[in-house]
Amino acid sequence: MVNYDLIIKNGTIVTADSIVQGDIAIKEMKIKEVSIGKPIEATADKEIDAKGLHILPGLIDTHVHFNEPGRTEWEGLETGSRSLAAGGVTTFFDMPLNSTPPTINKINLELKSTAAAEKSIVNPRFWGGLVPENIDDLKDLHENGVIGFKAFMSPSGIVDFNNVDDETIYKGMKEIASLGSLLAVHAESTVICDQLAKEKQSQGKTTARDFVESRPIISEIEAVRRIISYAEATGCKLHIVHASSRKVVQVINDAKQRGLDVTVETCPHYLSLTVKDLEEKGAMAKCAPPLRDAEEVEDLWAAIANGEINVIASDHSPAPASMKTITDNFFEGWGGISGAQSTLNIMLTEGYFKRNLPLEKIVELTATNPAKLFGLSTKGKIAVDYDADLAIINLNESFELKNEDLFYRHQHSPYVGMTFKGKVKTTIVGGKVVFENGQPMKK
Ligand SMILES: NC(=O)N[C@H]1NC(=O)NC1=O
Ligand SMILES: [Zn+2]
Ligand SMILES: [Zn+2]
Repeated sequence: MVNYDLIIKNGTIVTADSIVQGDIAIKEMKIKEVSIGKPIEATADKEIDAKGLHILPGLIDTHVHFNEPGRTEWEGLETGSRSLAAGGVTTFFDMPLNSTPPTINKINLELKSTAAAEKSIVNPRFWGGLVPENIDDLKDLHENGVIGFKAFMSPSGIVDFNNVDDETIYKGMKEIASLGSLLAVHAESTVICDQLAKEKQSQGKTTARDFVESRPIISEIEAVRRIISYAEATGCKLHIVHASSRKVVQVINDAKQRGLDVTVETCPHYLSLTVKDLEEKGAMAKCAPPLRDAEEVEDLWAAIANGEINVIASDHSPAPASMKTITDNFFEGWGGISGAQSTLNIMLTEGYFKRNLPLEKIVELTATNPAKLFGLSTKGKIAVDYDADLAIINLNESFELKNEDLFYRHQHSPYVGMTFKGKVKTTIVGGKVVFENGQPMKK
């Protein structure tokens, strides 16, 4: 009889379309058996009793900035991946910017993938960048396995990662379409944001609210409409990252309805924090697009319930505390939220418990859809022959998030002090336990 590497017994297995009681058997990094209603009798090197616990496909965070190589004083693949493991995340897609060099050619991609192979305790994948200087590198990047390409329509805040002009968008999207890849876009209007920021600051208006008003929802809408036009002109598959409002989602929905291949992400911070939090927490909660008002938060949850959002990702964009200190000018200081460890906590507490969002839907948005959209054909599901990437959680356990619970390089987050219901107990990557008893493994 077969001897498994691991059997997880008596758990409540959650997938995008069902919740059932059962056992899961794992061998050679894969799920080999899922038995509903009847225990798996085989032997195994290790057993986990998941009685009273829920087992989810490990989350796939399609949007993190881990800043390695080159800016590891902000984060890094070791600390970043350990914090993901603590949050039930088993795969991440690292963005091409905030590392130095940025992932805009094959050599730079190799630097990053070598570092990840050495340091990450969860599965790494990489976005390539689209910048005005690298149209000729896109093919190489694609052939070397990038998930897709990422461009900024407004300044990225990073000097070696330029935002795209319309000509680059057009040429880049044509090339990406011909490669059969896709473009992910940070969509804010440079003109609108720059003009408003200048106006505000020249009038001495530099509060958190002024910052938010300088990056209005219409700026996202304008950029999204424009990039959709280019998608229509070039046939390029498009993914809009971090939509902060349902009004933005609506524009994408209209394009979907016209038959365009376009998808949309939103992030936990747009689902749990507001401008009021930004005023209270200061730069810790600063990001772009900025946090919105409470009605926008509720509208986004409605959009999720209505199937209008494809993916939830963290946009973990960390920085040292020194870059997050509050000055009297809110326009200064790093825009980016440290949040990758808390995605599931927010979806459970704010979604499942507070707004009756089904667990199946959370799995769909954080694992099944990301796997489907980005071609990870063996991930995002708990089924035979799928990769054994799992998160085991206790829905009955509550905790208040403390700085010392975070495994980031810099132990801060706007979510510190929040009380979450639902706690990650064990995270498994390729059949191997990478987080248990409150500790991620060391590589
Ligand atoms: N460069 C970078 O990480 N920017 C991110 N930060 C943020 O708040 N929005 C972003 O796009
Ligand atoms: Zn962005
Ligand atoms: Zn980002």
